[in-house]
Amino acid sequence: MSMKQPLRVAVTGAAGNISYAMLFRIASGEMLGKDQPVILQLLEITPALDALKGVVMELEDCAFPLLAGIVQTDDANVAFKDIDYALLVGARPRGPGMERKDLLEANAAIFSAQGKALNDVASRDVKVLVVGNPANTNALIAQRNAPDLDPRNFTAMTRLDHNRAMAQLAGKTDSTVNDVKKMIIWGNHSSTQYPDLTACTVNGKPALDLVDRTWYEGTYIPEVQQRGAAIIKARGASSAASAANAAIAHMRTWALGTDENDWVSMGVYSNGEYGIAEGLIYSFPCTCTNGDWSIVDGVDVSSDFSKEKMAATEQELSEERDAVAHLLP
Ligand SMILES: NC(=O)c1ccc[n+]([C@@H]2O[C@H](COP(=O)([O-])OP(=O)(O)OC[C@H]3O[C@@H](n4cnc5c(N)ncnc54)[C@H](O)[C@@H]3O)[C@@H](O)[C@H]2O)c1
Ligand SMILES: O=C(O)C[C@H](O)C(=O)O
Repeated sequence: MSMKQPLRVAVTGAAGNISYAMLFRIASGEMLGKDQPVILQLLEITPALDALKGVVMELEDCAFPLLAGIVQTDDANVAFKDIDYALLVGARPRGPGMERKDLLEANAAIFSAQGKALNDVASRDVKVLVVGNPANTNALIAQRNAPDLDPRNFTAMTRLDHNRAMAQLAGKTDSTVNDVKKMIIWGNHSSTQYPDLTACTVNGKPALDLVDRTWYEGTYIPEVQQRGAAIIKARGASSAASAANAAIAHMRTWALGTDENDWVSMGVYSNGEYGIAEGLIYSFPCTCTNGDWSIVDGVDVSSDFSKEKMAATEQELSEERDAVAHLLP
């Protein structure tokens, strides 16, 4: 038996699709390690508590050795009490023909209430990942409603975009994702995101020497930007298993560190790095050590192409921020 103290992991929207693909993997140790017990603190809206009960019954029936307890509630102050990790998934998904920012009106209020609850009852070191869309701006709302917590504790998920970008590049170059290093997603988890291959290598060779510029600009970037919409069109529902996988990977990397000579993309609080407006939650290349992230310094963003793409996604994030100004104390 492990001697480690259990860590408390809150998951919101715990009866939803992403959570169904995520909770069992967290409970089996895939997120925080095979020697780390966890207590799951699950939040749902009142009408979904019955469905949540079913999920909890299934979690019990797995008899996971690392699952040290389960809380199920419709009260954020109960769900977030003393938590070390928060995966904020609970929010409406978009349907066909919508942009993620069209969800702002429906979802923004959720994150101001949850930011306040995190501020009041979570561990002061809580690591928060916002998955619910529009993820960057929802993370901003939660962060601004939690004035007693370090803004660095709040992150938004662009790891799914990062993984998509790696897989598409590996396919094009007849390699595997293991050969692809130093991918970057800049900016918003939206169709303005900038999947940037400038620093990226495949088997140690510069990615941009291996692919045609026309394919990069005209096919690759738009396909990565539109992958979420393509999945909604094909599946009739937004990505769930791949989103759950990315959320687990984001938290695992944050907690346990990045691989040597590589980095990941994370939506994090900007302190003005790369000229991005301070206070936005913007996706940057990040390394993680000892449970802390830092933005990679010195990536070449000097081309007009990069400058234009990074500014466009920053502009969209500023507009989203301004649209929810009433929720930003
Ligand atoms: N960042 C990303 O890469 C990414 C990827 C995929 C999906 N998403 C987003 O994740 C969100 C969830 O997707 P899903 O497919 O699981 O949706 P879903 O509708 O299957 O599940 C959402 C769940 O959240 C619950 N919920 C709603 N309001 C809540 C609240 N205030 N507190 C707690 N729970 C609440 C609902 O009852 C529901 O069970 C959507 O906003 C979707 O767009 C983000
Ligand atoms: O595209 C969506 O709305 C869901 C999610 O954000 C995704 O990228 O798959």
